[in-house]
Amino acid sequence: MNDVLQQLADVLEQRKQQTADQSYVASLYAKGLDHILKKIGEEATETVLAAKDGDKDKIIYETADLWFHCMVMLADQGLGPQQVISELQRRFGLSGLEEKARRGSSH
Ligand SMILES: N=c1c2ncn([C@@H]3O[C@H](COP(=O)(O)OP(=O)(O)OP(=O)(O)O)[C@@H](O)[C@H]3O)c2ncn1[C@@H]1O[C@H](COP(=O)(O)O)[C@@H](O)[C@H]1O
Repeated sequence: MNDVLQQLADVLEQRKQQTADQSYVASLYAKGLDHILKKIGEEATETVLAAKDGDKDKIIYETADLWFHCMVMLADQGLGPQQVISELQRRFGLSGLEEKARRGSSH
C-alpha cells in the first residue's frame, strides 16, 4: 500500500487522543459520524463538479479532500485503508461483470 495512506491512518489514530481545539481531525471525531458522512457527501459533490468542469488541478484537490474524509470515516469505524486496499486486491483481475454476477448470488 502507498506509504502516505498508512502514515495518514497512523496520524488519524493518534488524533483520537486529542481534543477538537487541537486538531481538525479530532474536531471531526467530536462532531460524530453524521458530520463526517456529511463532509463525505459535500466532498463527493465537489469532486463531481470539478470533473464536470474538466479542471484537472481541481479534480485532484477535491478527490484528495474526498479520500481524506473517507479515511477519517474508516478510522472512526475502527477500519483502515489496508482493508480497502485488500478488497481492491481481491477484485484485481476479476471482471466487473463477473463480480456483479457473483454478488447477485451471495448478497
Ligand atoms: N489531509 C488532510 C486534509 N485534507 C483536507 N483537510 C481539511 O478538510 C477541511 C475541508 O475543507 P472544507 O472547505 O470542506 O471545510 P471547512 O469549512 O474548513 O471545514 P468544516 O468546518 O466544514 O468541517 C479543511 O479544513 C482542510 O484543511 C485536511 N485536514 C487534515 N489532513 C491530514 O490530517 C492530518 C491531521 O490533521 P489535524 O488533525 O488538523 O492536525 C494532517 O497533518 C494532514 O496530513
